[in-house]
Amino acid sequence: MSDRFLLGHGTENDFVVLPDPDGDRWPEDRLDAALVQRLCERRAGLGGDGVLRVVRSRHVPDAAAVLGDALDACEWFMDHRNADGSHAEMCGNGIRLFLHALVTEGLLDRAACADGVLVGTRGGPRRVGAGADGTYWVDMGPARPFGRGEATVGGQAFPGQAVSMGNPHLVCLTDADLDALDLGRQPGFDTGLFPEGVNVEFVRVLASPAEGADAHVRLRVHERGVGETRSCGTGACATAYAALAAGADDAAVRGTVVVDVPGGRLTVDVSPETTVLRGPAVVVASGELTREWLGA
Ligand SMILES: N[C@H](CCC[C@H](N)C(=O)O)C(=O)O
Repeated sequence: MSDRFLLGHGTENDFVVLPDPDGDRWPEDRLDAALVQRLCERRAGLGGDGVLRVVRSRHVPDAAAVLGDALDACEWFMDHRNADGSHAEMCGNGIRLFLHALVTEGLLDRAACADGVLVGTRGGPRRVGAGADGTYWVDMGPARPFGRGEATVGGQAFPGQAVSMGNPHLVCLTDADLDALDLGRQPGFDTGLFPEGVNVEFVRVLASPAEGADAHVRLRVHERGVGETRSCGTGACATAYAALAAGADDAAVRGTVVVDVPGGRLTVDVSPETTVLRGPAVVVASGELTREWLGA
C-alpha cells in the first residue's frame, strides 16, 4: 500500500494531498480526524491547513448524496478535511490544487482542462479549469447572502455580511488596521446565525482598483476548523460579493474584484448567476510517509 503524499498550496493556503484514485489507500476508517490532525501538525507532521484526498467519486460513500445526477459526470471527488479533521462543503484554494495534482500525477491531461472538468465536492459539483497563464479557475456557483451578523475580536465588534459559498462566511468590511487584529483565536460570532461555525473575513476596501477591476480589497481570514490562514478561496469569493454589494442592490451585484490575501493575490468575477475564482496552484513536494510515523 502506497503512503504517497504531495504538499502544495494556493496563495499559501497549504494542504497535504493524498492521491488515492481507487479509494483503497486512505479509506474513511483510516483517514479519520485524528490522522488528519497529525498530518496537518507543522512540527510533528507534514503541516497543512487541511488534507485533500484525490479519489474517484465512485469510491466515496456519500458522493451520490451530494452529487445526485452529476455523479457520473464527476469522475474525481475532492475529499477535503480541515486541519481539525472536520469536513467542509467547499474549498476554493484547495480545488485548484486538486486539479493541479491530478495533472502532475498524470491522472489528467492539462490540455484537456481548458474548458473545465467537473469535480465532485461536498458542496456539489464544481467546474474547474486550467488558465492559459498557468493559473486555474473555478466556477464556484452564486454567492448567497443570508443576513447580517457581527464578529468580535479583543472586545471590538465588527458588523458583517453572512454569505454562503457552499460553506459559511461572515465578511466584515472595516477601516480598522487589519494588521493590529489578534486572530490567534476564533473571533466571536452569533451561533444562531452560524450553527455549524463560520469562516470570518476582515476586509479593507482599497481605493483606485487596478485596470479592469471594479474593486480592490485586502483581507485577513480566520477559517473554521483551521485558524488564521494565509488565504481562503471561498472567503475571497464571499468578500468580493460583499464588497460589490455594499454599494449596489442585490440584483445588480456584478463585477471583477482583486483580492489581496496575506499569501498572494486572487481574482474574483461576481455575477448574479455565478462566481468565478482565479488563482495559482503549486505542488511543492512529494514523498512517502514512513512506517515509523504511521505506526507512531
Ligand atoms: N475552513 C473552511 C474550508 C476551507 C476553505 C478555504 N481553505 C478555501 O480555500 O475556500 C470551512 O470550514 O468552511
